[in-house]
Amino acid sequence: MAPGAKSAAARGKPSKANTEARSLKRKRDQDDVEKLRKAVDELDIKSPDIKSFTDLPLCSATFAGLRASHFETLTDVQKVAIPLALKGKDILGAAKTGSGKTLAFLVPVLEALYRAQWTELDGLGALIISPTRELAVQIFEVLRKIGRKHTFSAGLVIGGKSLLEEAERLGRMNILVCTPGRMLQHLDQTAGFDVNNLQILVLDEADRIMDMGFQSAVDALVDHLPKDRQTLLFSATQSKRVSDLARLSLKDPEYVSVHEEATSATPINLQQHYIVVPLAEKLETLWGFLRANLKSKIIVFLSSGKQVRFVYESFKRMQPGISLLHLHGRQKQLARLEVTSRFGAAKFACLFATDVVARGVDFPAVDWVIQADCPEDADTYIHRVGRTARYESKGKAVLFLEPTELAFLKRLAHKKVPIQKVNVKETKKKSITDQLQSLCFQSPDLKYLGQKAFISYTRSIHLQKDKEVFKFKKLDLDALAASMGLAGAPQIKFQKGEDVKRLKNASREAMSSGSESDHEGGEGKKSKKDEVRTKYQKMAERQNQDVLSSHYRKLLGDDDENNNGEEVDEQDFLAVKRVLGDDDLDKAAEDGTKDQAMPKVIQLGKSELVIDSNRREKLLKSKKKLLKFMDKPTKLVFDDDGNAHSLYELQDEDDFKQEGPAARLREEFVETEATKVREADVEDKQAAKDRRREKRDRAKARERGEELAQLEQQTARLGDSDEDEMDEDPLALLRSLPMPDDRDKVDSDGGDDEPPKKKAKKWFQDDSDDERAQLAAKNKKSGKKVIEMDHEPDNLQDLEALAAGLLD
Ligand SMILES: Nc1ncnc2c1ncn2[C@@H]1O[C@H](COP(=O)(O)OP(=O)(O)OP(=O)(O)O)[C@@H](O)[C@H]1O
Repeated sequence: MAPGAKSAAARGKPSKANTEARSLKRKRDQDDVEKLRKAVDELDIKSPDIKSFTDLPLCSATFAGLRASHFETLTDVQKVAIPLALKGKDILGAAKTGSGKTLAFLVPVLEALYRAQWTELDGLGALIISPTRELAVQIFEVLRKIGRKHTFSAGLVIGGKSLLEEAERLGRMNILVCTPGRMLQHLDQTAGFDVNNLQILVLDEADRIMDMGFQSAVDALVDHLPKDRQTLLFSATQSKRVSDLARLSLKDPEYVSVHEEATSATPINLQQHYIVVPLAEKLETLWGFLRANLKSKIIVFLSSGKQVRFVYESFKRMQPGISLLHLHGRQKQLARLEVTSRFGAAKFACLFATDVVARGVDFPAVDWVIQADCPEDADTYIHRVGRTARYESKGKAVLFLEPTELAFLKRLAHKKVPIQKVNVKETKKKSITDQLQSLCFQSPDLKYLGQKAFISYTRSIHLQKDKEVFKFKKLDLDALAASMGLAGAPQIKFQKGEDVKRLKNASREAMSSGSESDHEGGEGKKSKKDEVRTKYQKMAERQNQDVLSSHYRKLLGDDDENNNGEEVDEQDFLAVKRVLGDDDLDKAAEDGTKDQAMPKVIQLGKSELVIDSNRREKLLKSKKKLLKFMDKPTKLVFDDDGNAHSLYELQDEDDFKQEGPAARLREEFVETEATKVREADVEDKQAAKDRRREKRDRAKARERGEELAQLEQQTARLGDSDEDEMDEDPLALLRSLPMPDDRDKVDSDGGDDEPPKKKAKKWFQDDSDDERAQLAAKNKKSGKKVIEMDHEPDNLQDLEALAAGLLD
């Protein structure tokens, strides 16, 4: 299925035979559709014989798509929901995570349009709404797979591109998968976008979409849609609020709740555990867990984007031995997609994420879901753990609970979530506080990120609605700050009456009222005037402060007004003058409007590299990557006249032959080279011998106490060469030299003008140590003061001599 696939008919003038063939096909299609309609009417929705897709009255194109995607047997929810939906019923469907709800609505969508003989000219026939972009992309992919034999056009409307670009294609689409905010933007602003023909509306993760964050967007969206349509709502945790159903104008909806009678609300293949971890030990416990599970695929849920960034950045620097990824709602769309697909394809990896991937996202083969921060409610818990143990696979989940959060277990029990306590092995515990402290000390970027993470975490706890679970006042904030490597707990101020959901959803609300783009899992943006900001936040916002490097600003990208990822949507929407971004550069390169955005050209050796995109811009930061674009280096040698020659200059064949037979030349060459090696060997041995002798002499000289005299001579020589110093005090330098007793003092004082010389690292215990100790003892006895010369090997020659000595 491809956008605009139907337009092929417009090509050329059809011949008579073609016209006949076509009308014959149309007739056959019509007959098929009639038969299909009849079969659907006659379908017994309660029949126990409905077990696989072939037991359902579906058109051949849908069958072919399902078969090609290896879908044969129906899951429980599909068995019940598809027959009802085929009959045109409105559905309110709830089934466990990973139970196949996506096909339960996509198959009816394709069938409804097929039976209505939908064409491009009929416009939009089905609208599928998802709360997040990741989920929308995934639904679209499944639709493309199973709809490949259909001729409908389908599109994805999730923002991240210019509104205009999307708008151009909208009019041609039969099926759209979208996020609510972006769709509403189009309905409000895209001229000629007609939805009056809509046959079927689907809300995946309906309870989330009906949640307050999207409330006004969905209400406004539904206002645009025709009342006479079929509506399907699906989620793993379904609300049956009458008010919600009324808002969507559902007509006598069928409740499909296949797992209602089940003893657990979560998949049976899922093992669920919790551990009780004091806040201050959370990071080290998480670290210990990762270190113990390097050969696993893990998702770690944290409560905010800032937490995600801090944990990701700090763990990355500590190199746990497993590849780390991070995902949150404030990342640029492209980065989000890349992370999603990289984690999807990875065998072993750890993804730190906010709830942006808590719902619906189908990463294959996830072994563990770790909830390092307690979720806001039991439904969120169920969706998060549902990222593992999908369909028929197994999975494990661990919830970290602070001792004050144990009441959350009651919430889980109420929702029929079976969970058991486990303890962390003492041997696996390892403090990382020192490492984090030193990382934060070395890198102000990380420290500020930590402060922001601290503030956003504590704030989220303070704002949680469920006060029985989240007890802000009982948290040991100083210990938390210390465990994050921070010198002290940053100051936090709260506004009365703030609530976490409202904050999280602020962006969506703002968007639906016309000022923001749709996010999930990030923290909502509030107007600067209303927001109480801490001194750290104010510091971070200051534009001209030096302490924040560009890297840090990137780390804190969510606050950047010019971060033209998600904000591009906002700028489109508000019609604010756009900041030139990556997209503009790419576009300018494409359509030749170079005066608007001139790409940079970098000279690399003989070749030129055009910097026309963000990706290429990044290249400039990596010497290694740039090497790829440079000419291959060639090694040159210079002859006595200073002329350069390539290392292996090929001789003309005739010249070569004139010099004699190749075998003789080879022998001569080998003989001369062997002689050179032998001579060099003798020289090397002699040099090593000399050095050993010198060393022995020095040791003897030292023994005789001649060192001081030697040094005086040296000093006198030094004085000769520097008359100015001579004038002042001929023995100044000598006096200033550290005596053995002073040495420690000088070192510990840190020296005067010059930085103290590092004591040479001691790699081994050798005989000279004993000799030196004996000498020191002797000297102490005789009361002599001796300046000790340090002769630890510090250059190649010394090392060679030493090695030769050891071999002897
Ligand atoms: N009939 C089927 N046969 C085989 N595999 C299936 C079938 N239906 C769905 N699946 C697979 O099961 C997995 C979960 O399906 P899906 O994503 O639709 O679950 P879901 O119920 O929507 O989960 P969630 O509540 O988390 O959104 C997917 O990988 C999908 O390919």
